[in-house]
Amino acid sequence: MEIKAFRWESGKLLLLDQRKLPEVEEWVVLEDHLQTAQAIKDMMVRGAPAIGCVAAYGFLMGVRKGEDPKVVYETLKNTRPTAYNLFYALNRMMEAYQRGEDLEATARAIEEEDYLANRKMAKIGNELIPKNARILTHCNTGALATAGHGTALGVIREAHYSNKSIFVWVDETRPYLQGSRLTAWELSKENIPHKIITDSTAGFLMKKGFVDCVIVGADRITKRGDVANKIGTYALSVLAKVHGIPFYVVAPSSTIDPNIESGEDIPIEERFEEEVKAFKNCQFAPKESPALHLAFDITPAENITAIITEKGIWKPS
Ligand SMILES: CSC[C@@H](O)[C@@H](O)C(=O)COP(=O)(O)O
Repeated sequence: MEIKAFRWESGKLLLLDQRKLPEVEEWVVLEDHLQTAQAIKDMMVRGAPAIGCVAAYGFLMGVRKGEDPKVVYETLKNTRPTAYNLFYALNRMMEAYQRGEDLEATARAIEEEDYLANRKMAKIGNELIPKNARILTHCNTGALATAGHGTALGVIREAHYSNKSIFVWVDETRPYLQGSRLTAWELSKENIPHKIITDSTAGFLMKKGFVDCVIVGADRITKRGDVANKIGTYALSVLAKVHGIPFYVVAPSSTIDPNIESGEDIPIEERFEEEVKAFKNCQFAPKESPALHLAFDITPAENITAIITEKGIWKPS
């Protein structure tokens, strides 16, 4: 069965609690916009397109409860600042409300469009993947991060199921471990050959000739093609450039911010320093040492070989 991060059922939103993966598969029921906003903040659900879809259903539940749509909109908007899909989805819901349109149909359409975009990007992106490719990916861009199938991981799935004998290097993705916890979980479920590496292993593997391409997702893309994505993506793009390895970004057009030209203007989320020093009650750094946790970085368009959206292949560089 296809992996899903969330399900809309009988007027409630069911979320797979991604904080507990891979050990425990636990579904949580959300009944209003406040619970939805908290779930996004706490990263019970994460990944730009999934955040957008879930926020749309959160907006629907809030308005159905009779809350002021402006308050519902603001509450959901002030959860995570970088992923553009959140604002894309909320703006669509607000416009639908103002036009008196069916909010449930709009939220369902946002989910369905994201799923179909992933399916389309997978086919387009697969054309760029050679047989026997050893693909390096960062963070989690799979079914868990979207309405289903995935962006960068969707391309990887497509290449695998078209019998290209691909192999995936999975960056563990410090500090929140979306790579080792979530991407490896998705790949294991479908028996897609992979190995987890520490983020700092990537450069040496490239130097040794063990990486044929890098594929990542995006949280926000500017008009000139600068890309915000999980911290560590910029370093990978520089390494790929130095080693002459193609660097691909896969994201739906709902990740493109039409108001921003340069990556310098993308707000970068700074998360709790505790997330750098500890994981699941295991403290591995001195409590008194300060830490910096930037959740995202910016990869300039110049470092990107191609951006794949559902509309086609864009070469910003
Ligand atoms: C299809 S998901 C693309 C991005 O959202 C993904 O690469 C990423 O950076 C997710 O960050 P997260 O902090 O886990 O929400």
